[in-house]
Formats: sequence, structure tokens, C-alpha cells
Amino acid sequence: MIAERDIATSVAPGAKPAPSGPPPLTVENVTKRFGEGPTALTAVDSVSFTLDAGEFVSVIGPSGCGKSTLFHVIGGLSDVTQGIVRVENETINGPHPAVGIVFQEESTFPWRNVIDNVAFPLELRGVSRSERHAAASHYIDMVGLHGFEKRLPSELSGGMRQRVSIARTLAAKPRILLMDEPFAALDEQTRLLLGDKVLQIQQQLKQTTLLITHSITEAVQLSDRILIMSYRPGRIKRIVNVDLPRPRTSDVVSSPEFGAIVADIWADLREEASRGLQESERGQG
Ligand SMILES: Nc1ncnc2c1ncn2[C@@H]1O[C@H](COP(=O)(O)OP(=O)(O)OP(=O)(O)O)[C@@H](O)[C@H]1O
Repeated sequence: MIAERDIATSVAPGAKPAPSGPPPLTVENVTKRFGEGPTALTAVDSVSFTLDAGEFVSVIGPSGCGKSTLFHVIGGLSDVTQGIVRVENETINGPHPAVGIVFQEESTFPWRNVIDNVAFPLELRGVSRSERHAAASHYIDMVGLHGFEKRLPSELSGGMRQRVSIARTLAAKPRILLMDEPFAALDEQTRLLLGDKVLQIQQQLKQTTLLITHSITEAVQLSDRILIMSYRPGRIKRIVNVDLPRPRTSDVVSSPEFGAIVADIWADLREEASRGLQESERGQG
């Protein structure tokens, strides 16, 4: 069940075009259980939402609330127990070619240089070397790695390697970009600056994106909407519309409006995270 209590509803008139056609992503009453019988664990419970074209939505929740489970289900990497995930009008039953995935873990190929990493999905499609290198260069520029085309991943920082992963996923021109805590391993300053990059890309491509994160600042900095999940079973507790003007940069974090949204989300998350902590202290986590 979705409990929707939007905190900021005043979307500027004409800010977003009215959606036409089916939403790029529909998650309908999705439940995911692990195991059977009395020891079965419901990780995700009756989750429903849609993603509109060009929208940036984040899913946020305390550790163990089922964010990664939801990510795996939407990415077609894991089956649902109940419910349906639709990409446009198509029910998925495995990875869908329209969904581009960026993982939390490093996923660059260490033996390929930057341009060949980014060009990889085009190579799989049989695109000629010159064409795929031209396309890859475009996305390398977009993520701010111009000049690093010939470097190996081992010659880059962690943040740069994640940018290579993002460029590689974008090079496949996904209709939906799905990211699971892509900046989790990075320090706070790098996260904020990479957030700027993601905002620029969003601005440029109007890329429909679903981000899984446990960082409130990241979610508020980047998103149009934030889905707050409850601690076990993972349900959508509340949906927050982030009515901060776009284009945005990381400067937005110092505005009072930003602070108010963060504080509001934290009030919910603190409750859920405390519940998680208490359960793990009782040995149920
Ligand atoms: N393959 C699995 N088998 C059994 N239980 C699982 C499996 N994967 C996840 N779980 C359980 O499902 C619950 C949700 O896990 P999940 O990893 O989706 O949470 P999360 O919100 O992504 O957590 P974190 O932020 O710590 O990564 C947890 O209790 C976890 O132990």
C-alpha cells in the first residue's frame, strides 16, 4: 500500500511536459520473499510506483529495508514473488535491454582502457570501431573524462572509474537508467561533485533515472521525487516531491529549502533506522 503525503506539491506550471504513452517503468504490487515457511523473510512488500519519462526518482531507506532487492527485481536480475514490473508496456522476466544498470561495485574491465570500456556495449552490437569510438568519446566528455581515453582503470581514482561505468551504461542509450548506490564507496566531497555531473547529464539527456541510495543529501540534490522505504518489510512509507528549481548544482545543499526537505526526510528515516537497529540488537537483523 502506498501512503502518499507529499511535502511540496507546487510544481511550476509547464515545468514538465505531460507524459504521453505508457510510463517508462511501472512497478505494480511487487513483493519479494526469501525462503519458505516460518523462516521466510519478506524483503519487499507490495511496492507500487511509476517512473515518468525524464524523471529522476530516488529510493531511500535504512540498511536492510530492501533497496537492493528492489533494484535486483527491477533490473530483472531476480524474480518477483508477486507483482509485476513493466518497462513501457512489456512485463519483464529478466534483464530488459531498455534498462541500463550501474552497480555499486566497481564494474570497469581492468584490461580495457577508458574508451574501450565505454565502447563495449556498442562493440557487442557490432558497431564499427570508428563509430563506437566516436560515440564513446561523446559520453566520456559528458562525464568529464576528456583526455583520459587511453588510461586503464587502475590509473584512475574510484570516482573516475564510476564515471567510466556511467558513461558505458549511457553509451547503450538505455531508456531507463538504474543505479544502485553508485557513489557509496566515495568520500563526501567526491559524491557531491559527482552529483553535479549526474545533474548535468540529466539536464542534457533528460534521462529517466531510478537511483537507490541511503544518502539523504544525494537523494534531495538529484531527485524530482523520493520514495522513502520503511524498515522490514520494505514498503513505500512516503513519497516526497522535491520542488527545488532546476538546473541544480551542488550549491543547492546550502539553501534553507534543501535543509528543510532533508530534515523532513530524516524524521521518517530516523524512525525506520532506529527500528532496524533495535531489531539487529535483539538479534533479528
Ligand atoms: N538472497 C537473499 N537471501 C535471503 N535474504 C536476503 C537475500 N538478499 C537480501 N536478503 C535480506 O532481505 C533484506 C533486505 O536486504 P537488501 O539488501 O535488499 O536491503 P538494503 O536496503 O539494500 O540494505 P543495505 O542498505 O544495507 O544494502 C535483508 O534482511 C537481507 O538480509
